[in-house]
Amino acid sequence: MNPIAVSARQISVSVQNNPILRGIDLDLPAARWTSIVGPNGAGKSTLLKCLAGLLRHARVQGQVQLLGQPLAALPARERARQLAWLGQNEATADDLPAYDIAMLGRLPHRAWMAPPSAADHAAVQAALHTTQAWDWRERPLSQLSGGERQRVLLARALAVQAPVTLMDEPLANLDPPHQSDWLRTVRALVGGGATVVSVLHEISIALQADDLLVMAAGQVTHHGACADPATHAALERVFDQRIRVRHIDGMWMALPRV
Ligand SMILES: Nc1ncnc2c1ncn2[C@@H]1O[C@H](COP(=O)(O)OP(=O)(O)OP(=O)(O)O)[C@@H](O)[C@H]1O
Repeated sequence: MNPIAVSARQISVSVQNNPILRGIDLDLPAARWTSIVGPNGAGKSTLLKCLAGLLRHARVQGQVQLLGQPLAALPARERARQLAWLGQNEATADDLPAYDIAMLGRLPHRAWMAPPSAADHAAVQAALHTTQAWDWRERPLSQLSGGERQRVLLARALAVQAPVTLMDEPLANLDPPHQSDWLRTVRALVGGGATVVSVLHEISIALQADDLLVMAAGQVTHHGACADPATHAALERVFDQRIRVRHIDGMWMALPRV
């Protein structure tokens, strides 16, 4: 059994007295990829932000642990080294060239005001090559297409080289070949011992994870292996039986029920 990379105990979140998450308990094992799925408004992004300690303007109860330590007690730099984050539609410095955006992922590794080290440059170069964003490294983010931009932001997260990576809708704007590349990248991260947690709307891609966390109405309704029939039943249930899970070409896929 792998050690637990991220755990949550009795997490409840409310915004302006509206409950959004209700008493969530979870243990996400290290060196595994967990996908979070569920209908719109289920609370997936809120949960992911809570696991990253990024919830502001919200009342948060309960405790999150990252690699065995209370998240709230970790110094910000330490947290940023251990946990890489790829958010959804986040504002970022659009005027910066792609290379500098990816270099932001190295900030937690650098001394105050110190120039990037050879290791920082190597990490950024590797990340930009992995996401195939190297060719436009000198172009400002504002001049890139949606998918190109997403690949630079993914490179920024990869450049952190953190043991835990949380990604909210990482496939946004990515075409099918780059979705496949993303899958390969995640598999490589997990194969190297890292832990990945992703919120995904592409259910067939989510089913390629090791484990699935199914959410509805601010609660976890199921947490199990992607290959487990009980997980497939939970998935079909949470989407009102509007999808069915089938084994096709050696992979679990979600098909629309029409
Ligand atoms: N800042 C906020 N103020 C008020 N309500 C919020 C806020 N953030 C989220 N909510 C509400 O909390 C609920 C959960 O939102 P969240 O973004 O976590 O859902 P989600 O499962 O990620 O949804 P989607 O699949 O549509 O991205 C939604 O009903 C949303 O309207």
